[in-house]
Amino acid sequence: MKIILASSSPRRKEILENANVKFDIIKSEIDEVILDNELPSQVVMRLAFEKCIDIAAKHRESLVIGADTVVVLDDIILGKPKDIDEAIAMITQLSGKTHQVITGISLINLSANKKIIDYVVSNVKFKDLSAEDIKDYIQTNESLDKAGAYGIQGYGALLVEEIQGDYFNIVGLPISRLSDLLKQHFSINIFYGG
Ligand SMILES: Cc1cn([C@H]2C[C@H](O)[C@@H](COP(=O)(O)OP(=O)(O)OP(=O)(O)O)O2)c(=O)[nH]c1=O
Repeated sequence: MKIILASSSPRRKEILENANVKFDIIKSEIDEVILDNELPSQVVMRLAFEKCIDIAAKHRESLVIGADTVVVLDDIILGKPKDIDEAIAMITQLSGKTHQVITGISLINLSANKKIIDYVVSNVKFKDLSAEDIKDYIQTNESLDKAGAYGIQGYGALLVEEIQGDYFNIVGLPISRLSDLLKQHFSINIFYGG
């Protein structure tokens, strides 16, 4: 079965490639709107599903994979910062504390009428960061396209004291859970190249 990753994220592409899965990329152009009173886990599942169904509706025979990642501090979602000032504010808020990184994943094959949604949570504790540490990090320019204004796969790793859970979930695709879902619902075994 043809597999499509409905994502513009280079990180998601790389994680799936490293698992030796053969797939195409078709980006979904949905608006990522966050509704009032929605739990973070509901937000990521809904957005992953919306990205996925957007592409699946046009590729009914394919298995489409969608994902969405947010950073959550004290039950508040930190999305992607809109500018440098917001990025500084986010890293300052995260300093010295533990936050959650939640990724929703959706797998859809419409021809078989299968629609799966799930989410994975990882905990990340940041070091106590000085104003200089934060300035140094912001200067790397890796904040702006990332939820929570950092990327653990880059210089963001230097801000982290400890993680609990799947590292790849923090980067944007929980490959271990995805592998379980592919096996359980689609009889695809990543160990045998899908
Ligand atoms: C916390 C964290 C987030 N991120 C990234 C992963 C996601 O790409 C991004 C969250 O935004 P998303 O909206 O989940 O994804 P995206 O807009 O990059 O791609 P698409 O919607 O097309 O699938 O933040 C990291 O790269 N590293 C990290 O450590």
